[in-house]
Amino acid sequence: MALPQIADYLAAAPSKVVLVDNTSSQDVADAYPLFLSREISIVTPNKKAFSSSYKLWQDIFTAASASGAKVYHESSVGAGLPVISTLKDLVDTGDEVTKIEGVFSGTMSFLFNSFAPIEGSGGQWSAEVKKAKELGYTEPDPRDDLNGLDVARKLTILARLAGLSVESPTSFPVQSLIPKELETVSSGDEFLEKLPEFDFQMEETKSAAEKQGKVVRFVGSIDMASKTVKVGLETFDKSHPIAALKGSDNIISFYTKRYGSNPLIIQGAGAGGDVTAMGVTSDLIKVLSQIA
Ligand SMILES: NC(=O)C1=CN([C@@H]2O[C@H](COP(=O)(O)OP(=O)(O)OC[C@H]3O[C@@H](n4cnc5c(N)ncnc54)[C@H](OP(=O)(O)O)[C@@H]3O)[C@@H](O)[C@H]2O)C=CC1
Ligand SMILES: N[C@@H](CC=O)C(=O)O
Repeated sequence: MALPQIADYLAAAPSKVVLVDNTSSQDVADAYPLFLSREISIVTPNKKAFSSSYKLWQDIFTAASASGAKVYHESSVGAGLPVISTLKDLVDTGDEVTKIEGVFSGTMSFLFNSFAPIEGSGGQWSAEVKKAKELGYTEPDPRDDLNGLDVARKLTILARLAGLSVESPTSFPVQSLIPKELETVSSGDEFLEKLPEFDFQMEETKSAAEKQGKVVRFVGSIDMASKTVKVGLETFDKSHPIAALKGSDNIISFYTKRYGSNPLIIQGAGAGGDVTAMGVTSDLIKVLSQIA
């Protein structure tokens, strides 16, 4: 069924309806203003609606406030972690966010924690990428994680909620870990097949950090004063909390006027089926209690 037909079908339901979008589809995301204008509420972990053009962001929230339909997307950042609700609570209660920084990808966290651990030698880069996909941490196409765009999308969402009108996830510097030679391969499967040939590139990055007694990690930050958003690799002392993360853990620090120099920190699994399902289900329960 085409999306406008789905909107017609749901709008004709005898009571209020919630659309749960568990895809990563841009087409479905682009139809949110249509669904919302038809009084269909939305619950989703799909980042694309909230991190594509700023116009789509505005259209979504304009349509929701006009119709009264609800839009909840907690698991679009940090899976089941209470990242979006916390940021909204900070802003709604009059706090001023000055900086947000940390590890925002379960996949990247898992990859670097297992490929470049603080103790021991770590696994082979391409084998860890395959494992991350098998564990359900990656996007449907793992290149969407490795090119930095997944983290860039999350930072776009958080920056917008904190008050920065970021135009798109490609309007600030984003470091890609896709080898140049594989930028044009046609499918995610072909990419995974060819990736072992380029493991030496990540090995070089890891060795360069090791020579300084450090480890490399994939991080992001939003600086509200300078309106700067950036995503990429940085090196950390082995004693740094970011270096010591385990599994697919995210760590997200909110620096605000109210919290002063000790940030409010959220940490825990940032990807995986169970925690993402929890984030989606808890949003659904909230929406159902509001529209009943
Ligand atoms: N995995 C995780 O840890 C997290 C995921 N998310 C988000 O959750 C969403 C889903 O991720 P994940 O479950 O891992 O991905 P999967 O690839 O496992 O699932 C996506 C599903 O969406 C279906 N789908 C895609 N496009 C359409 C469409 N146009 N209409 C109907 N169905 C469609 C796919 O069907 P088919 O295979 O037939 O194409 C597939 O069943 C993504 O937006 C992701 O960013 C958010 C937080 C954490
Ligand atoms: N691919 C994403 C899934 C959650 O958003 C990640 O690894 O963090």
